[in-house]
Amino acid sequence: MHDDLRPHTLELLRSGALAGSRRLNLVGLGLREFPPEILELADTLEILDLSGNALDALPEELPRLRKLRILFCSGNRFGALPAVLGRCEQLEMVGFKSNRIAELPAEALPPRLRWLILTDNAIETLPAAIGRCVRLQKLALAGNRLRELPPQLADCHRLELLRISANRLEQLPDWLLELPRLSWLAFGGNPCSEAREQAALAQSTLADLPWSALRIEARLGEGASGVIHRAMRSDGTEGAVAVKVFKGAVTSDGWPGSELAASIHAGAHANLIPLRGRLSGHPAQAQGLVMALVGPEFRSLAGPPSLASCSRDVYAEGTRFELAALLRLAGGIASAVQQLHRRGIMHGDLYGHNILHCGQGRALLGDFGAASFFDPAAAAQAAAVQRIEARAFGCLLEELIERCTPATAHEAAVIEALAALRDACLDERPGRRPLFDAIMHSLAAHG
Ligand SMILES: Nc1ncnc2c1ncn2[C@@H]1O[C@H](COP(=O)(O)OP(=O)(O)OP(=O)(O)O)[C@@H](O)[C@H]1O
Repeated sequence: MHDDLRPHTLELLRSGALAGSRRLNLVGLGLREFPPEILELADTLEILDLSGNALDALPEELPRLRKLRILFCSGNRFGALPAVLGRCEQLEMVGFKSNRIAELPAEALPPRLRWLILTDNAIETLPAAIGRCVRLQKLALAGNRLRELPPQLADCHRLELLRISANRLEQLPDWLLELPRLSWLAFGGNPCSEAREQAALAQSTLADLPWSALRIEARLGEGASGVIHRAMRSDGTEGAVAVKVFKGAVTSDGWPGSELAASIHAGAHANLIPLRGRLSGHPAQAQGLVMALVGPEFRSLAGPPSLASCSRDVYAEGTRFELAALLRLAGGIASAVQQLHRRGIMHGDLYGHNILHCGQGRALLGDFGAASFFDPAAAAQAAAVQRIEARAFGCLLEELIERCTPATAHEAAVIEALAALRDACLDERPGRRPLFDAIMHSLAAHG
């Protein structure tokens, strides 16, 4: 019921037929003003989606929606985050992606805020009051104009996911890398990482593959950053391949250019999807990548987080793993991340939903949309960045272990050792977490 995305209409709302609703979706209706009838749902409404309208203000009476937990206003015309949000006692999730927000008043931050999405706006500074949002777990700020982050953000001890890619940051503050629960960080497309992205593209030895040398067949899927097609190479050198054509616009994870650079610089690895070439000569000058086609025997390890799970993936009911498959999967993914880190790339989105697997432990780590370049020679910062990703690996290991039942006493002992590795990766003192060399070593001892 909570993730029910069925659109509603104004007529339906006005008819009274929606009385008692917990979720209301008035999306893409061209609304210029907040329909006052929404306030009649004061006693029941928990989720309100007003995305894709032409709103620039919310009424002062909004707190009358006393149960409101989740509000989406993406793709509207707001120039400021409305101050009235700060008076909505139960509001936990606020999404204002792709507006014109330049102003973020301190009063606008709701007391119970857990998840704030302000991707693709015009924000130059965050208020110091963000530090009072002690429940904050996810903060999406990609595609803004931030030059620095307020040091008070260090007080957000529960922050787990932060997107600050495609901004104007010259450096990452040390305190950011010390946040006790930070696990998924994206900072590509900033002055502090852009030179490395450019260098990775310039040094690439990946062959250009012209669009004209591909015969596009079926559409395979679509992610936030691009559309994937199945294609045949007209030179007949290979069977079918997969072509990702980037859309070009900023996503919640950052610029597609950062994804392209990281995908290329990642290099070949048994647990990464092999690249065949970089697309050239696209009729609309779009950027793209040609990859090996992943077979239908591979499926996603998990679904992405839901509104309720917030920062954690959602696994299909009844998902179980054999210990041998678990070890192979975890070892393969850790090995891929180890290679990325050696090349100065943080994946930034190390999640089950970005892993394809075959059920027997063969796994591929995908989606470089949130990947960021760091300087492996700047030892202290490089280690701190890698330890953030170690926490993401700890979350993954936790999810795998929870779904594995030992068949023998030996297996129980192995799972106990894996649980100790999980705890080390999840340590809230980041300096105590293992780097991926140590994680690999630990996993290899049981493989
Ligand atoms: N190499 C491939 N072979 C076969 N299918 C693929 C390949 N790469 C991607 N796909 C298909 O295309 C879909 C979109 O992939 P893509 O990597 O763009 O996005 P995503 O990671 O699923 O989403 P997002 O970037 O929004 O998190 C995938 O879910 C998958 O079904």
